[in-house]
Amino acid sequence: MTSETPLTIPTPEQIRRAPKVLLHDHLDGGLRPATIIELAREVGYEGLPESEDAERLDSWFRESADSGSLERYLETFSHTCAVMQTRDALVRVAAECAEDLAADGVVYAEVRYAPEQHLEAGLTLEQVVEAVNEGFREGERRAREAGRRIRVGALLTAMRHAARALEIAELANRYRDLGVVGFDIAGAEAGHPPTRHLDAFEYLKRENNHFTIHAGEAFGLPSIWQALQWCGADRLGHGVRIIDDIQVADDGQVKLGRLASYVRDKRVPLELCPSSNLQTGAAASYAEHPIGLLRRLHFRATVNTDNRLMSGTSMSGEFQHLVDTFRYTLDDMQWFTVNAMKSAFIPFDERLAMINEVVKPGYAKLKSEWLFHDPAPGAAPTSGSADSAG
Ligand SMILES: O=c1[nH]cnc2c1ncn2[C@@H]1O[C@H](CO)[C@@H](O)[C@H]1O
Ligand SMILES: [Zn+2]
Repeated sequence: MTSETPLTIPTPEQIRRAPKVLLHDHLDGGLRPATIIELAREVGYEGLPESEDAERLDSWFRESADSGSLERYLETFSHTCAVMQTRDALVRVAAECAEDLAADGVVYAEVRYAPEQHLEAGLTLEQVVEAVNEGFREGERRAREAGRRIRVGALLTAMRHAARALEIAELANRYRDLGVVGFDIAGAEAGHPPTRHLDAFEYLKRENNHFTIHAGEAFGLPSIWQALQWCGADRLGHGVRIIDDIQVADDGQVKLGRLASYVRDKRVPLELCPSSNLQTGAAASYAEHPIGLLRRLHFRATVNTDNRLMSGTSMSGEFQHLVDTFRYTLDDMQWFTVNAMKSAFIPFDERLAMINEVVKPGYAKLKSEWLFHDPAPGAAPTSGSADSAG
């Protein structure tokens, strides 16, 4: 019997330690439930559906978001935004976000939020951005003290049903190189085409700035087509419905339509968020989630959390589901992670250094661990026993 390099199906602990890159995470979708309760008390917000028990509040968010509709999913954000109206609250939430991501093994994250949703207590747009930036820096510092490394950049989101996109785009441009790395639009997709905000996208293009657009989540190909060909998005937030332009015949032959070909040929990054899609009804199960096919077809697919609170997830959680469903290996995880890092909005030299100095060495270390494993006498092999056809 010859011994072969095992195909390393990562253990939960390895998934957590693996360096991960996150491009699509909402600040107001990732609060710690206990923090929501404390902040609600501090600011006198009485609208929480559960104001005593953090665990029950946590379940409430997950269950309410698990509605099968994007519109109902989005209603849960009124509670998180309600407690994110003061400078101190924003600093705290942002710091805890960076801390939580670092503890989960995320080394680089772009976290988005809509400044226009944090003005109810009188903050200006600038004060909102500065508070969140301060929080991210504080969280990075706490992570460093705990022996972890993370870099967090902000994406400023404009709400697609509102009419402030140009103003928010200008804000993103003003805080460029000061913690803000790009722009986004979010909110209910049906009935709110991205072309309504063309002035904002054209402005950002003239400024050589970057943006992503939530598209192809609740609404299909026309939304993706507009986001790319009318608005010029650098990345697609979700983009999962690109699957509607891919035909798989019974014999396994795959045919890409024009739009799907464009997305793959131009290496358009897809910010896929599997658990979120299950909740809003964009996919029926992990096994049926298009990420499996998109990965096989070598689209520029990335793995993301979207809203850690509403989906009860984390980057490790998302990867765990994919590992369980598709038997992904550490090589697959590395592929998704390198894809994400290539697609980040920070400068090319920094992305390259992150890939070569942080991501690849991290995976190389994990992939070599089996060599030094000291199995208990007589113990059966655990991980790494997948056959090579997987
Ligand atoms: O998956 C999503 N699709 C569309 N909009 C979203 C999604 N998740 C969150 N938001 C919206 O983005 C705002 C800023 O962070 C949130 O308040 C929420 O309304
Ligand atoms: Zn989102």
